[in-house]
Amino acid sequence: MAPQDGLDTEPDPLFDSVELTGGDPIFERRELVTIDHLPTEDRIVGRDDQIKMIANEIGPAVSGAPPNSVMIYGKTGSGKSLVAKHVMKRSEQEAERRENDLAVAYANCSQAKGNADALQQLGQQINPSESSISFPERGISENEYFNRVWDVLDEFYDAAIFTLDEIDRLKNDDLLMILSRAGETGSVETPIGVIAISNKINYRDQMSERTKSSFGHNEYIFDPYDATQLREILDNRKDAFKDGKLGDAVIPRAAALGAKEHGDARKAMRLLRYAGDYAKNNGAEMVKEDHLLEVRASAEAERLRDLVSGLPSHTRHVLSGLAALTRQNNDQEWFRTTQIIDAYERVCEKEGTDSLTKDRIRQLLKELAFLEVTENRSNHGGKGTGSYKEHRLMWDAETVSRMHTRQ
Ligand SMILES: Nc1ncnc2c1ncn2[C@@H]1O[C@H](COP(=O)(O)OP(=O)(O)OP(=O)(O)O)[C@@H](O)[C@H]1O
Repeated sequence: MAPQDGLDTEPDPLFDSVELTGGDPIFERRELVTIDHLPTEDRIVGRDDQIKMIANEIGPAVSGAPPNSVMIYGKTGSGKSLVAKHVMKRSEQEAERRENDLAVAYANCSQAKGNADALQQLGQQINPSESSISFPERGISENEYFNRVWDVLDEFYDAAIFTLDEIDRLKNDDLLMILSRAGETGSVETPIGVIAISNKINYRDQMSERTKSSFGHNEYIFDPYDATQLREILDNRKDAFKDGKLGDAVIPRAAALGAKEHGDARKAMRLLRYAGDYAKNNGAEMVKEDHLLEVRASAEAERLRDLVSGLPSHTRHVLSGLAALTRQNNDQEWFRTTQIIDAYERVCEKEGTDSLTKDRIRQLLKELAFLEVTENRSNHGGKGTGSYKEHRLMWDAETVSRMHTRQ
């Protein structure tokens, strides 16, 4: 047969990493180390207390009673989304067991274009197939989305839990306020609990008094993980790899790298997956500690890309300008706003795009500082010099360049 004959000829090195069976030479279940994978309870490490606390707040919803809304703060990769999704999933199962109809939905506000878009996502998720109500992607007002969400809730559900992730990415807290106070205002009869998540503890300062009061004292702060916890998290996903394909030193090292500075489980997980991919793509027998060092820069760039995703594309140009300034001036870290605007305009010229106004760039710099990608300070100058603002990158300039060029 022709395909058999084909095996007698020289193998094409292009497909060296594909085994004859079509299987993966390194990974057994690669999905276990992907970021979006929702691990089962036995793989969740060190967040039992937080899971219990969130469940206590929103718990009444499983019996159709009014739940409390909660706010979760914590740095990126500290397990906030994981805990919220896990509690939602278990609430849904328990409500079903108690024969109550519980609506659960999740929206990541960093990927939503605004309040209406986030609402559309929530509406779409809870809308049962037998419903005559629709949630088109565009063409209806924010108000109309609210009305349709209320209609679906009142027609089909006993209670609802909505998770709004990265809530600080929305321009205002209207969505949070309306959803968390809907019962009080009489907009809807079905009780709603909101789990709001933010990377920014100072987001509280941006919330209106009314929103703050509907979250009462239900605020939880998730601390970053230490190296031991990260190691345990990764150890629990070891079976992502085939037997004997993961070197003993890889997990401890990935945990140590993840714990350094950030305590970020996402970063540690990404390092492990990238190292596996690197080993596979380079025909290595197994994943080794050295492979982590090869992929470290890409993992960092990816983390930064995550942080700035959802911000206007010119944010990248501003960052790129600041990175270029930092690289060109070896000893210098701080740059005045006017210097950054000049550098940004040079980037725009190179990219062949029109530059934004100076005021807009000042705004983008504020957003970057809010995300802790940059920091700023006011300088009061000397006699005869007015005060001015200076900014510095909190990330390595090389990482920023990598992100910008998508290497
Ligand atoms: N305690 C944990 N046990 C097991 N896996 C974890 C734990 N915490 C986080 N992870 C894993 O790390 C990754 C990042 O976690 P998660 O998305 O929950 O972080 P986050 O705090 O919501 O971050 P961000 O603010 O960036 O969204 C996920 O893949 C998650 O499965």
